[in-house]
Amino acid sequence: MSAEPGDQSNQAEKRLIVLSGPSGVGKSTVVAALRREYPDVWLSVSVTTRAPRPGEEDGVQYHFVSDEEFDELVAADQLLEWAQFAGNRYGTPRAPVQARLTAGLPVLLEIELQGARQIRETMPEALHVFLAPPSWDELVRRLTGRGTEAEEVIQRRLETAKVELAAEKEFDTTLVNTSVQDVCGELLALMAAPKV
Ligand SMILES: Nc1ncnc2c1ncn2[C@@H]1O[C@H](COP(=O)(O)OP(=O)(O)OP(=O)(O)O)[C@@H](O)[C@H]1O
Ligand SMILES: Nc1nc2c(ncn2[C@@H]2O[C@H](COP(=O)(O)O)[C@@H](O)[C@H]2O)c(=O)[nH]1
Repeated sequence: MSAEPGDQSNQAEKRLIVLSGPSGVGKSTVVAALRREYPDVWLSVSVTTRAPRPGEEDGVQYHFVSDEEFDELVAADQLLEWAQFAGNRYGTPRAPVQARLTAGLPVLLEIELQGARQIRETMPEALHVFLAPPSWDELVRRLTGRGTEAEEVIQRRLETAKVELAAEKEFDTTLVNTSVQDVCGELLALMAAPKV
């Protein structure tokens, strides 16, 4: 079915940007830097069963929910996508994303690989951006240096990182996070440009 003049549904889908990449590569850092400079960039706030890290606030970095609450969101079909990652569950609340897209406003999702794959299936017009580390050793340094996970969790995330790095070719484009400032500029340019 082709879109009618004035129908923004097709255009709106093109405004959906999915940012993915291995744990510790710098996704949150890049998005935070981008939003400091451009506060209008809207990032979906995910739900998670993970415990908050020191300094994280409910409703800001995540909506922190119990396993039972997460089950209820899944059962009620309120998540656009969701996945199990390193022992916790994460999902994108459907309603706020759909409201933004229907209004023709851009949406940024920062999610892991399984969720990105679900979005590719359900919303094929989304632009998928892979954030890659400059090297494996630098990824390990960043994830370890962040100091937020126990050694066992770091190892689990690094095992998953190998799978995620192997999936880079599934993405529309790759940005290498050597400099946060450079990647912000590149991401901003991608967000402004229609997908071709
Ligand atoms: N370009 C960069 N150069 C050096 N350090 C960086 C760079 N980008 C991010 N970092 C650092 O790497 C660490 C991991 O960054 P961040 O938490 O943003 O990763 P992430 O991809 O969001 O991880 P996760 O998927 O686990 O949430 C942080 O300590 C951050 O300060
Ligand atoms: N599939 C989804 N993945 C998500 C979502 N929100 C965040 N994430 C990703 O989970 C991992 C771990 O995050 P952390 O905050 O515990 O380090 C990371 O790759 C995030 O991008 C989501 O809604 N769906």
